[in-house]
Amino acid sequence: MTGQDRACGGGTSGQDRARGGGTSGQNAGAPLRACGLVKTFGGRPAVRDVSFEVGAGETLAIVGESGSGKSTTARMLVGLLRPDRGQVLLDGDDLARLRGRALRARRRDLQMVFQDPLGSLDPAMRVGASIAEPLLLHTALDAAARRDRVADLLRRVGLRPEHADRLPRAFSGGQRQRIAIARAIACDPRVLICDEPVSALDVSTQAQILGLLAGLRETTGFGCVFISHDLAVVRLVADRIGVMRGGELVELGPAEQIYTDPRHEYTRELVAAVPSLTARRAARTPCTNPKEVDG
Ligand SMILES: Nc1ncnc2c1ncn2[C@@H]1O[C@H](COP(=O)(O)OP(=O)(O)OP(=O)(O)O)[C@@H](O)[C@H]1O
Repeated sequence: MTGQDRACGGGTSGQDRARGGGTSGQNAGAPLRACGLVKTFGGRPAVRDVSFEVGAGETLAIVGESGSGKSTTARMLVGLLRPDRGQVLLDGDDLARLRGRALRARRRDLQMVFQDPLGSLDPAMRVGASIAEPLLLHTALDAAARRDRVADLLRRVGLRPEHADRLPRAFSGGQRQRIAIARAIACDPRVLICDEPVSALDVSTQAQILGLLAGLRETTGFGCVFISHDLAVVRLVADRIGVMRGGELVELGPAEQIYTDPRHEYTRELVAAVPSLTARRAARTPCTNPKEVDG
């Protein structure tokens, strides 16, 4: 599937329509737009002409099997990888064209949560200092104000202010992910990119972290790109779902439609592979609230 969606300057190919109306104007003023992103590694395409937008307070989930290009897309969104072609627009600003202070200011608005919080937290740094780092970089808060803000962030992610003095190794995997989330939201980003944020956690901890992200999104209004290989996980958080295969976004639509009426053959295969979803479809019980937890 090729082309741009209309968020990227005029709807040049009808990709929206081909995907079943996935970006049908519901996100007017969307803070984040990915426009025709392309990335090739050693001559092998990893991401082929991927376009989507994410509205304020909206969660767009991107699902697909291993190697389908999800993480490469995420890394282009936050500037860890430069696209071969295409643009990432944040409130209309093309991030590739910004430099220096202007770029740093926009980067503050686009934060990432990774699968492995140990990889994103410095093991030798107390968690309070880790959470305060972006505040030091991007705000003029003095030391006392930063301490207050860190205490508030720890509370907001379900931890206690006194946890600021501990090292990451003193925490469980779920708690470490809470710390990584606190750091990511420290400067009130416009958009949070979450790359498999619960894949390394057990099922009950997964549900807690998903609930935390949903609650934070509601109170702060950030848009969220939630990347996962697991349609059952995505069900708990997604407003819309994009399905990637072989570097292409083969389908993009409202979560309810993806689960109850998938249009692309590959999406149908993915949905069929999740037993609880298949049972719901067989029972002809439409999923009226895709964020509702099954069972
Ligand atoms: N730095 C890199 N150098 C070379 N090839 C890469 C690099 N990063 C990704 N790839 C390749 O690009 C393709 C897409 O990888 P990507 O990690 O984006 O997929 P994914 O859907 O996130 O899969 P997974 O869930 O396994 O991470 C794969 O074929 C992968 O091997």
